[in-house]
Amino acid sequence: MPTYLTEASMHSFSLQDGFLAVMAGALGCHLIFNRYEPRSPLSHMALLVVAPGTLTPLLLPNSSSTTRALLSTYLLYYSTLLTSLFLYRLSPFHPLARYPGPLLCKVSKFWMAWVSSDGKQHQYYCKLHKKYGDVVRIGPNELSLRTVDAIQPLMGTTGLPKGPHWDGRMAEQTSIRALISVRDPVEHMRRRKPWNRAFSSAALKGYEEILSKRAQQFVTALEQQDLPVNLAQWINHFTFDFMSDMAFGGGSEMLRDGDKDDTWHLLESGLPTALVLTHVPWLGRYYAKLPGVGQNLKKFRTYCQERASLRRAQGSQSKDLFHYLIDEAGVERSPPTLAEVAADGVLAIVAGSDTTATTLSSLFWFLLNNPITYRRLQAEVDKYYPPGESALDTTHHQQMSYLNAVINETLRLFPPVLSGSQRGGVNGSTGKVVGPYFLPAGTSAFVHFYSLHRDPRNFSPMPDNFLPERWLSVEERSTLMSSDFKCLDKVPFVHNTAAFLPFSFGPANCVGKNLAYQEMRMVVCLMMQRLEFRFVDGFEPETWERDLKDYFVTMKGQLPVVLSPRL
Ligand code: HEM
Repeated sequence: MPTYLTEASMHSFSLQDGFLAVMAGALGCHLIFNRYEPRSPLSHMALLVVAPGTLTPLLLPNSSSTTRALLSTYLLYYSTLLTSLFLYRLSPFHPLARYPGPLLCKVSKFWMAWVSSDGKQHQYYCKLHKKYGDVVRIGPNELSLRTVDAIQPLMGTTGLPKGPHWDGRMAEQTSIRALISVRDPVEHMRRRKPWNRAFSSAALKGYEEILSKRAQQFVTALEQQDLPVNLAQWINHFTFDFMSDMAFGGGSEMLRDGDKDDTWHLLESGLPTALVLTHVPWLGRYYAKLPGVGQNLKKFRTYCQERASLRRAQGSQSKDLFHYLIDEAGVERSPPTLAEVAADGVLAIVAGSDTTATTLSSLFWFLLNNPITYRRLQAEVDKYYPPGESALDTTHHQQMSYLNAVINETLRLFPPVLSGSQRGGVNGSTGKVVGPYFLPAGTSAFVHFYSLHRDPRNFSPMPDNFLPERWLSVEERSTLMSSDFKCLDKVPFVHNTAAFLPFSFGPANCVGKNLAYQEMRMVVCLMMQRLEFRFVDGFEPETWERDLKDYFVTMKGQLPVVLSPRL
């Protein structure tokens, strides 16, 4: 019993006084959480376990037993705390009170954690924007935005740093984080420098040989398949092998041996939980401490660390991504450590393979659903790469307007990061004006890619439909449209490329954007030059979209196709 509560003073406490004191303690706890947002387990323990414990003696004189007093105190403390929390979040005094949104979103992030667990949060946010408008309060302290005006101020050079959702997603990465999750803007800039050099035009040119070899191996392997294949899985293996070559000079042979270690499954199995934790980052700290948690990812990281050490010891055979990330040329004033390079190598493999694979698979799904588009793209590929011409030659890529239109239209409808990347003020930051909105201190926000891309004010007509022609010049479009889409050639087109954000925006956007385009263009040309594709009989195309799941990156289902050689 605390010494300040003497026996005499305790006897003078009525039941009502005791209740009021416990409730005051709970309100004080709410104030502390609101003002300082304590995150450490120690402070949580102090405020949520020790504090009510020390208040228990106040109810003891009027309780039949110590257990009863304990129970009553904790019950009263937590119910007061939660009531106060919910009432405040719904009250006009909350800094985000003016922004509309569903009641459950305003009350707790646990609601979004629940909603997002089925992988359809992108559609939920889109529905909310249709109902509430361009700004929606999707958490007690979080907004989703669907307006081009918000992009620059939120994500540009003077925007906000990466948001707290990374603290939940990467909770078990306590020491060295991968670049994508570095929230301190100064540290992020330091870590980003070698990446920027790794994706300069000169560096990209140097990657063509590595890419060509894998693309060739991939398409040759497809040519040898007599039975129907799951094209999405083959594409996964191709992008994974390629990114492993880039990050660590090899080490993965999924195209040759299949995914014998079940790596894709291991990496994907953690995605749903990681997404739930992005919504309640403080929970991530506790989750990460559970025995066995994150074992798959840890194994993969350890393996990458070993590869990184080996690679450093051996030196580079060619100027691949690792060469730049480890700063072999010695140009960085504060070069990255081996641990940082290993963490970023894992990021390169995961961020670089999964996103590109999703886009390529969706692209073929769209082609097989749209015979006119398939025919047009085939004609363009045949024009630039007739039989005998090497489809690995990248010099025609820029002129291939239809190919680029098909890739962009796929990225518009199914951006691999469907819901965007959160930005949020670090503790103690002041508020910020973001387009037409003011974000008070402590607010997180993201521009919702999926909603922005399908907004008719940005892309119309038919914003939800696959229409690569919208990316062509007026002249090219009118020639094509008049032959196939009679009703559309007179319709005014809205095409706002400022609202096209599959690679995000600003100094923390996707650094691998140009490599992704290079890879997708090359492999699509090669695949279409050498093979013909059709869905397996009986495949229901709707299942592809149904099985696309937004777990920050996209999880996808099967794409069963029959292949036949063209040459
Ligand atoms: C279609 C393909 C791809 C898409 C749509 C895509 C999209 C994205 C998005 C949306 C982000 C988050 C940026 C932010 O937080 O604002 C990101 C980050 C990143 N991506 Fe990609 N990505 C693709 C391919 C690649 C490739 C091939 C690489 C090669 C290594 C790569 C490397 C990265 C890295 C390192 C980051 C972290 C950047 C940073 O935080 O500074 N991505 N990507």
